[in-house]
Amino acid sequence: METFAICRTLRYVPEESKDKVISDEDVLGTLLQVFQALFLNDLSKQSDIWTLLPEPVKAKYRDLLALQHQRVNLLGIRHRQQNAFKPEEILYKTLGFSVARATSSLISAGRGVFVTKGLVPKGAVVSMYPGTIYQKYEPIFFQSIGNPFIFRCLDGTLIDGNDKGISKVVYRSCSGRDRLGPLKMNDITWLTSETQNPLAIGQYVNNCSNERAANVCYQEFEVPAGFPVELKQYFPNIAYSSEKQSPLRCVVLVALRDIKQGEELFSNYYTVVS
Ligand SMILES: C[S@@+](CC[C@H](N)C(=O)[O-])C[C@H]1O[C@@H](n2cnc3c(N)ncnc32)[C@H](O)[C@@H]1O
Repeated sequence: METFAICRTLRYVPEESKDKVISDEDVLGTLLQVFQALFLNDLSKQSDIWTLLPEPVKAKYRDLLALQHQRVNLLGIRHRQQNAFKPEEILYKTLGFSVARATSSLISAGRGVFVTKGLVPKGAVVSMYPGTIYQKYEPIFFQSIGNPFIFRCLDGTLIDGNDKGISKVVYRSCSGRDRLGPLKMNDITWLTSETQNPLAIGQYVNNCSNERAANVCYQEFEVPAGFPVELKQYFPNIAYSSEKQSPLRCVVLVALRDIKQGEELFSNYYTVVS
């Protein structure tokens, strides 16, 4: 029997892993790149948000579109929308790889996450860990029963990445609470099969073993104030409580080496032996 099977499957980052593999600026840069590309691809469905954006922000997106398509006006945006790409295609066009869930290469491990196209270079953000964020003093008892999708951060903050049952209900309810008119502050589509943020599948990455070394690691990231409001709709995380106004916590998975097309991602759960 593998070690993790007789332990609790809670993950945490040990003290010695406090050093980040890549800088926060690099994480932010990648998320902005991917979210902007998703936003532009999705623009015809974003008209409510588009009208709220200040002119300089609209101009920035027009410039980005012009770079992509040599088109500078909204007519061009609408025209392009008829041929909108799937989110995983946008990921490939933006970062040079795509990832998806499929039956794990390990026997009896359920599903895992694979590189489906392209090459993930060492140091790339390859996934995000979706879910509800709980401060360590917040109630998670019922959600945690038999739940293998709970991630523990360095400071004890927990992320419940389960897309079923009570965890799903809690996430949806928090998401509705934080919506500001047409502005969604997070993404709920990771709870469905039609995920709009193709990175938001990191909770399905399986644990490494002696035979299958880890090729990705977890890295915490706090969303800085000033993150573009129109792009927050792609964050697959939400705080359980709206009382404490702290930055949104995210966890991304970073490639520890180049990962080729067809390879499965493996992380190290750093299982806590109870
Ligand atoms: C966070 S989930 C990962 C996604 C899971 N494979 C699924 O399809 O739902 C963690 C669970 O995946 C399975 N798992 C993860 N790593 C494994 C491994 N190396 N060997 C066997 N099962 C594994 C265990 O059942 C574990 O409780």
